[in-house]
Amino acid sequence: MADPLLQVRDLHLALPDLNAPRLFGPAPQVGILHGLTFDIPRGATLGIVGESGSGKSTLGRCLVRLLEPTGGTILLNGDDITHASPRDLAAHRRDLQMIFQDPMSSLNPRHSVLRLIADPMRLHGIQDADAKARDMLDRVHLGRRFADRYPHQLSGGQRQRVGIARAVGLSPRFILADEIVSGLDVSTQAQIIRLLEELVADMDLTLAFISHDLSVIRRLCREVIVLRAGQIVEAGATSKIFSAPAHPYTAALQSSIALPELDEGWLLS
Ligand SMILES: Nc1ncnc2c1ncn2[C@@H]1O[C@H](COP(=O)(O)OP(=O)(O)OP(=O)(O)O)[C@@H](O)[C@H]1O
Repeated sequence: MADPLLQVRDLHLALPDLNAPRLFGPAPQVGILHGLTFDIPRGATLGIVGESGSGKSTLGRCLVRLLEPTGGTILLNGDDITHASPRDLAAHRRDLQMIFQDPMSSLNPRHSVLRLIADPMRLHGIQDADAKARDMLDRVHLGRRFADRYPHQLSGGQRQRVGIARAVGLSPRFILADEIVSGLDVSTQAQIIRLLEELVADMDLTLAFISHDLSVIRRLCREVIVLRAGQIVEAGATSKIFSAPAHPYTAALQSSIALPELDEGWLLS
């Protein structure tokens, strides 16, 4: 059994039901996640797939503890973070990073690229943040000449590289990547995927990768969980699950998304 970095047991989440008619008192709760159990081994990239509304992003937000589960447990490196208070979570914040789908909305438009990468490092007490941020610009293949640019001067792919540099620059234990290539054209997607593969191999990253794009999941993730209506309907080796899905939902998911296979010819440098 691989050494788990994250252990998720019987995870439940309910949120106030904003659609429910409400006359008096607190809004009734609606269940979103229903008893999820899985591990993310150290150094692995776990794929999370499922149709829109199946709970992928909500699960991701629980994993990085932006949401507090209503039941079950999440262990990070053996520490129970399920109900950790904001104060206790501060000790784990550096270890639980996110890369967002739309880096434009997560990058302060008034900050230079160097500052965008160096500020989180300074916040977490990392010494020589500017020098390390310049190193990260090289690692994500932007190069140091991008240090003084601003987000609006970058392409979507370049902005996503900045988002990756911000997260990876903190050397976190775990990174959640939520639909991070969805807004990009096909060749830029391929470049970002290749970059992630490189960083995962070189820096021993542990990732959860949420995507509706099964070809991307097949490329990046050895293991996958398939969500439907907040439950895991299938989990295991990506190759096995997509070549012989045991659940009709997985088969339907696969056939409803007709995407080209990722192969070397498709990848542009
Ligand atoms: N704050 C909230 N209050 C009530 N319901 C919510 C809230 N956030 C999410 N939901 C509901 O939870 C379900 C799961 O949403 P979630 O965004 O996690 O799905 P998803 O699989 O990531 O979808 P998509 O692929 O479209 O992003 C949806 O039915 C959504 O409407």
